[in-house]
Amino acid sequence: MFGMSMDIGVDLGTANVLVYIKGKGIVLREPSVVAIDRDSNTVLAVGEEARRMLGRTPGNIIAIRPLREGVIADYDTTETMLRHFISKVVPKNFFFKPRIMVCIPSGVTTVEKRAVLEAAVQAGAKKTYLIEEPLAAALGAGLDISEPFGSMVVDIGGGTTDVAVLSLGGIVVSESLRVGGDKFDEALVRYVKREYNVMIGERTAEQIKVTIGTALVSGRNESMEIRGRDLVSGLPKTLRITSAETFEALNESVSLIVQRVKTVLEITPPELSSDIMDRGIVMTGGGSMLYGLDKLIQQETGIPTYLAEDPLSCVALGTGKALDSLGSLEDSLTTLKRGSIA
Ligand SMILES: Nc1ncnc2c1ncn2[C@@H]1O[C@H](COP(=O)(O)OP(=O)(O)OP(=O)(O)O)[C@@H](O)[C@H]1O
Repeated sequence: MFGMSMDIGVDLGTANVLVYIKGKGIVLREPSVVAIDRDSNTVLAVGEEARRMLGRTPGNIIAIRPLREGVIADYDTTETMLRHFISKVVPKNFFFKPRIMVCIPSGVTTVEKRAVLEAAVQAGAKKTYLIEEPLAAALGAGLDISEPFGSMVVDIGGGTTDVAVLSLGGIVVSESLRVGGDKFDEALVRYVKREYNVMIGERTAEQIKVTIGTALVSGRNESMEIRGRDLVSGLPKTLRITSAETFEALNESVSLIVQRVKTVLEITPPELSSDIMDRGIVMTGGGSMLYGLDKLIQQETGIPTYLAEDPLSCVALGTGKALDSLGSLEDSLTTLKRGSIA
């Protein structure tokens, strides 16, 4: 058994947590939700089980998403969640402690970074590393970022969108905005409320987005039946919503993302933007799967735009690749070993 080691990559996302183990691939994929009993202050459920409780809890139970908005809104709960997931995949009394590479939403402060690193150490890591989201996303999408050649990645998660230009294993330009899949859902909730006086839940909004939602004014012509609560009568109500309506609802948030991509292109050094013209823009993250978003970005920038092969898994796969190439990436990572932060 000597020489045995374990390398683990964690995508600590605002919507989903994914865990990757070298040699095994992605071994865990669960929503970033924790259910807490407010009376006793104990954790009742984590992940999928907790997600089923979102919006359906009695007064004493709360189901929260600790990383919502791309910041660590609730540090203790984030730590609990991270520990829970890591302990699920690392065998008890594992003699050789794993090295853990964690990807955190961009915009996280130094204090929060330290908290995540410490939580990973407490969960049993020998050494922990933090990698920035665009870097992990690019690696996971299979981009060769080690060469002196520019690539652009647009990573749209639940809470944040990162637009970055990478070259020589590092981030040259990057911008992040607090718009992602969650904002799309919220926009749909607001739309239905405004147009129909009906209140729908977040999960219904997400279903609308995934099933019939569109970022393009034309091209998708579907509709679906949804249920909510009529704000006038207070009773449940069923109504039908169309793709065209989702376009109207989503347009504002979608435009913010397109605008940010343009801004980053404007501040990208010319040699690198010419590389991007050749290679195209790669999109990762679940939010990038919104129908037509790739096409819209292509239309608005004039640059070929592609969805990565498995947008939801890119960041997790990237953390694994980063562990394989620690040597060449060390400068771009934050590490923690025995309580030091670099
Ligand atoms: N087919 C789809 N169409 C549109 N949106 C989708 C689709 N599938 C998933 N999503 C959205 O993707 C988002 C989650 O993406 P992902 O798991 O990449 O985020 P995350 O990495 O947890 O978040 P962040 O990067 O902000 O930390 C959710 O808002 C979800 O609704």
